[in-house]
Amino acid sequence: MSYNFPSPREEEEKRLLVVLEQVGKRMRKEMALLGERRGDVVGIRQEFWDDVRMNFSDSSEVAETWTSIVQQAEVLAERERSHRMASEAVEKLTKQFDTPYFARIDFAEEGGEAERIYIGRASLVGEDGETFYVYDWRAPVSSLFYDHEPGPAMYRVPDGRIEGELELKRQFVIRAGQMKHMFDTSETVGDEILQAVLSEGSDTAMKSIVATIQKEQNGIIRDERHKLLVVQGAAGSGKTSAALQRIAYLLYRFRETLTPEQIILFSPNPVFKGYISRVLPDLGEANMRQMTFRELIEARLGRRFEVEDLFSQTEALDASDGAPEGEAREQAVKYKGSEHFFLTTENYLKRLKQEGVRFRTLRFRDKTIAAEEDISQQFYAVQASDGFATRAAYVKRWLLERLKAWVDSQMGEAWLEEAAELVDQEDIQRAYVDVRRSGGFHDEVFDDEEQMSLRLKRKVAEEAIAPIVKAVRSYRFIDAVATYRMLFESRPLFAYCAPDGKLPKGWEWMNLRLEESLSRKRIDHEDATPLMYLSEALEGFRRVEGSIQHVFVDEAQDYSPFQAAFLRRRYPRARMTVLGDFNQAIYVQSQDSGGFGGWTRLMDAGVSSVLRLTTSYRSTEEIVAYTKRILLPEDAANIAPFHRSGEKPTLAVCEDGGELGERMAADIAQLLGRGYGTIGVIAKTARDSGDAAALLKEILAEDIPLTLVTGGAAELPKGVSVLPSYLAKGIEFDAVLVWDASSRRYGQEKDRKLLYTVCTRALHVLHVYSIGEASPWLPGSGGPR
Ligand SMILES: Nc1ncnc2c1ncn2[C@@H]1O[C@H](COP(=O)(O)OP(=O)(O)OP(=O)(O)O)[C@@H](O)[C@H]1O
Repeated sequence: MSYNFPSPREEEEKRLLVVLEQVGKRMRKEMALLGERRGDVVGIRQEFWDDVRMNFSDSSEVAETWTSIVQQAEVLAERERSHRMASEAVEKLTKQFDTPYFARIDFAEEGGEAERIYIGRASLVGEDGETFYVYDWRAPVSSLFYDHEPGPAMYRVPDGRIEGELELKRQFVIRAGQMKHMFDTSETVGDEILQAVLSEGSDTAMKSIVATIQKEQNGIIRDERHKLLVVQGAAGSGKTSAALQRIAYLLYRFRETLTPEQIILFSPNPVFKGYISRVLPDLGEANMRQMTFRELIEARLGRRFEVEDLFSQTEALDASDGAPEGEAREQAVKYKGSEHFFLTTENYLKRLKQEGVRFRTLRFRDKTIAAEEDISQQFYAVQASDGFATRAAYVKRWLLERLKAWVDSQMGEAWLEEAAELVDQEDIQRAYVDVRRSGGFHDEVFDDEEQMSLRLKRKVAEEAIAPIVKAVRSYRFIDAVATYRMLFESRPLFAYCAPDGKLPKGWEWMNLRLEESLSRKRIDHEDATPLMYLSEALEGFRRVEGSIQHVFVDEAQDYSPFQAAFLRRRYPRARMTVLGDFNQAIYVQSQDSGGFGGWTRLMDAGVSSVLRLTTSYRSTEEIVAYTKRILLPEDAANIAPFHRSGEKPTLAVCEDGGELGERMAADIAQLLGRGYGTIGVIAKTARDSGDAAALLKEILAEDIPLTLVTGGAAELPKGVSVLPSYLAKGIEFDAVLVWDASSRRYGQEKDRKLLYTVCTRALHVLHVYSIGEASPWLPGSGGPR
């Protein structure tokens, strides 16, 4: 007699059914709950007013009516909350029904039996509360899957490590509850699945990588030891992916104490912000806070000034390239982003503790309420050791008192009499109610003319100075701009503050430029961060959210050392994860920063760590080989492709713009025909991309979707996107078509990294075009290497 033992595949399929049944059971339960809650919510909403006792006949009835409304509203809110929770649970279970898990490991703890552990996006526990059908990918034990090949293995738990033997590693592709593939792997995370994932077309939004996280990436995701984690990773090596998975991990690991609002991620631009916004919700977590450095600057300085942004600065530098003015500006941009200038500003702040902070005189209709000198005197009357925060708060209180006293002092003034007469009926009514409430009238008779008039006048005066009160409340009496200006007005002062006692080259030019810009109510981008720093420091960083626990900075190579130091000061208690690639340092402000020095120099070596990611997962081997040749050999040394093959990049040298447009349009039509969903036409500047879009629209058939992506866009469209180089940062396309990579546009050494950044956005296809001679940095251009 012979037995037919089930094959491993049959066994797994059987087990899958068991798990799906569990998911189904849970689903039925949650659905019932959801239906009930939905019914409740609709019912309560419909009957809301029926159940509320409406009676306005006297004040006690009004109070009761009020109580009954509040009670009903509370019941409704409670039901809505549980409705929302049930609907979230159903959503999660729907995802689990589609792909309940993606891996299995068999792990035997030392001296014990092997246990089968299935790993998925979320855990699934049986009704008994003890059977773990699926473990969350973030559970400590799941880390075995990402970190080890079969053999001796260990994983960390909060209070130590567990060692044992990893006996099996199996991967599954399950879609719509069906087992599509299954195979055992010996590598840390099997190549086959990764190959398959990477060969897929890209989307307009980033995807999560839970099933194929690589060992190095896992190290970043789960690091808990370092206060500062710096990741230097090649283009497409998964820095952003790792950062987002790390956020999901931290939210899971510290779920009792950490909320998404306590995590902030600095993104390079609004397009990128939209691009990554789906990853966390897909993992069942709410999004962290996201902002661009630009938003920070705008919030602080945008009200009073027109602040140049980084992109405009880049385009201005590009336009004045080669001219003496352009050189001087470039020098200023580099200097004002440097560590030398940061230290100078810090020393200046120390000095400002003794003297020199400038204030804005508070005036109303040409009358002084508080003069700059008086404010200054108050400010410096508080002990220096109390710091700026205490001083600023003290002056704020003092000014608010002063404003109150000023209102009192105006009661007999003619302007107020006149203004009070112009007040409309409604306000008079309100003043009447006010006076009544506060018991101002005698015998409840509307006869106290004087009281009323005083009330009205007070109200008018208070309204008149309301903007000043608001400004005082938000510390706008401190004139950070004038204080900053002083630093460039006095040579001895600057030299005194500079760490080496020296003025930077071009200091006079900087002085004149600053004067000129401020007189036009403009702030150059290079002045924005120092100004913001000074401004926040003088307020004692008091309005900065102290609750932030984790700060993530993506595309960190683009931050000047000054900006890096500023962010550290701004979030002194937060842990930082800083990710970047110095081969993509495309902005003048950070080109001389020497890698990540701006981030690490401020830190104690014991609490910071620099990790490297070298394998590029985004692009095919051919594209990685090509783009590596754009860089200097020493910079390209640490970049390795993942073995995924595709077609060779091409270079088309065209006679003129017309020919370029025609050739590119033909290629676009062909690529769309081949099924590529996202195609990026990347030009150097906004103007170039505007021209490119206009020309391509003329040539391309009308039904081909083409979108010009501009600075304000937050969504990347499907189809063909035309965009300037700096907006392509961090994102990717199935095919990239580089608009005019000629020696005219990318001829200088500083353009090398920009060209590299642009070309590394491609997953499968890269076509480069130039009008006339191609950029010397391109392989095959015949130019210097
Ligand atoms: N472990 C992985 N499994 C599957 N896909 C991955 C993995 N790591 C990275 N990728 C894919 O590689 C591409 C590049 O990843 P990501 O954008 O995170 O890289 P990056 O280092 O931030 O790139 P860049 O510096 O060029 O912006 C993405 O499509 C991402 O999904």
